[in-house]
Amino acid sequence: MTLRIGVIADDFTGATDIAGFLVSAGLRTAQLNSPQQAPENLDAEAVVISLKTRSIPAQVAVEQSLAACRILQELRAEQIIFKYCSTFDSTAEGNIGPVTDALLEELGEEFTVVVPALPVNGRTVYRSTLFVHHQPLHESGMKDHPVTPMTDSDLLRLMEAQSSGTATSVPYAVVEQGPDAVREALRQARSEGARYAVPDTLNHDHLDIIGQAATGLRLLTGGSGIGSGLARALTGQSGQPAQPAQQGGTGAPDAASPAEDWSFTSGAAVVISGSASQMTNRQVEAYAAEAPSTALDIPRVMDDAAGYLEELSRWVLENSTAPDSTDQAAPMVYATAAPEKVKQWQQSYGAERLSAAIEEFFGELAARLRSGGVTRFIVAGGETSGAVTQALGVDGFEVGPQIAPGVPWTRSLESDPQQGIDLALKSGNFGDPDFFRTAVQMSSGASSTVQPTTGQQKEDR
Ligand SMILES: Nc1ncnc2c1ncn2[C@@H]1O[C@H](COP(=O)(O)OP(=O)(O)O)[C@@H](O)[C@H]1O
Ligand SMILES: O=C(O)[C@@H](O)C(=O)COP(=O)(O)O
Repeated sequence: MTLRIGVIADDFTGATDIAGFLVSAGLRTAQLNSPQQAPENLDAEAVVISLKTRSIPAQVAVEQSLAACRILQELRAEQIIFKYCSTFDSTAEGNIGPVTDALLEELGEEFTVVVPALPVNGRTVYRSTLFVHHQPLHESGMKDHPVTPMTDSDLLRLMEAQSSGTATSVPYAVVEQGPDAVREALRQARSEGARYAVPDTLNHDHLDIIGQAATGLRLLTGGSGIGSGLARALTGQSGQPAQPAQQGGTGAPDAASPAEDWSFTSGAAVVISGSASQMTNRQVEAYAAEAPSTALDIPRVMDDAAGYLEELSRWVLENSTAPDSTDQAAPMVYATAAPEKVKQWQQSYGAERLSAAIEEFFGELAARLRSGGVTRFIVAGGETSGAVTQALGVDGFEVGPQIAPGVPWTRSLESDPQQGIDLALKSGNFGDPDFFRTAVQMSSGASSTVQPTTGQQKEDR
């Protein structure tokens, strides 16, 4: 088997995000949730390996990314994408730069592109500056991120600060000229000694152009947008209008079947929100007004986790949506809080320790709920989603219909399909304010009356 695209994703929401776009571009796509040996009968054109390497020490992120890269090489992946966040989420030391450098070396390459843009969700690049809707990255909600606050918007500076090479821009005017001009700009940048090219990307057409220009690169880096651009170039869709994101499709390893045939498990549902982004704050507020909800008691997470887990899992199970019920909302547990509140808690407990404790708590809560009969998990936050998915022991996903651009429903890959669970892993950034209600209703059989979110997201993070 030869894979057309192999993806190494640095978090779990990012992995389902790009997997959804690869499926939409027409590639049979499988998602594996660790650098594990791929199943023998894997029949896919693209494989996405989800890691949780965004904010761990750089050296560990490098090792895990290389392990994933070697598996993709064994699968004879023709091109590899290192998928990171459309808001370039990274610590001061990395990990985007160190992982990119290590992958270049592993693949015997000296040059790549840096394309975080995802215009459908308001992430654009102009003059190498990354924008979140109308704001430069460092003025957006990302300045307050609990783990990877972003205080600079200049991608050349960001990339050079955490890597070993020089970065150069491919300006808007060149991208507008089309794939040949971009290909020539990449060739020139490389011959002048640049290691990373940062093309301006203002819209979906630019992603198609960059994707076409990059079909000869062994390694690409960026967000799900460049995954879409490359996949569309490979499947001949470039230049055509994009499929509505919610059409999705499945990414089953054996076959692609239309998203309309997607069916959900009939167990109870829960919403777990560990993102503290502006958009997730709005989504939590909206959903709390209509569903049983409880804010995480942080001191109890830190000082009485076992007793609190027992209590909270009982509360969720008592409030869970009855099988096939469409009139009761799934209960929500959330750590989501305003930036000032998050800072206060971080001062009390230490930021890293607190993040890790909340993630671990949510992971254990999810595992208990699974034992109690919950089969549909709607999770907000990339790190949170990683913790929950790992605690649930899910090895891989099929990718289903999109709830919002970049957020598909997924189903765990199980040898016994009766054991499967449904997961919606939402990036803190994504979705509109009604996201949780839409996700719950889609999965509880009310999808005929509820339209998934479409088109451009209007709000900031
Ligand atoms: N109230 C809070 N106080 C401190 N940290 C929090 C709080 N709520 C969430 N967090 C932590 O913030 C981090 C959010 O990251 P993540 O789950 O990746 O969300 P996003 O997708 O918005 O980046 C997690 O580590 C989470 O545990
Ligand atoms: O590219 C994106 O914006 C997302 O796919 C992503 O990486 C999500 O990260 P979180 O915001 O941490 O969920």
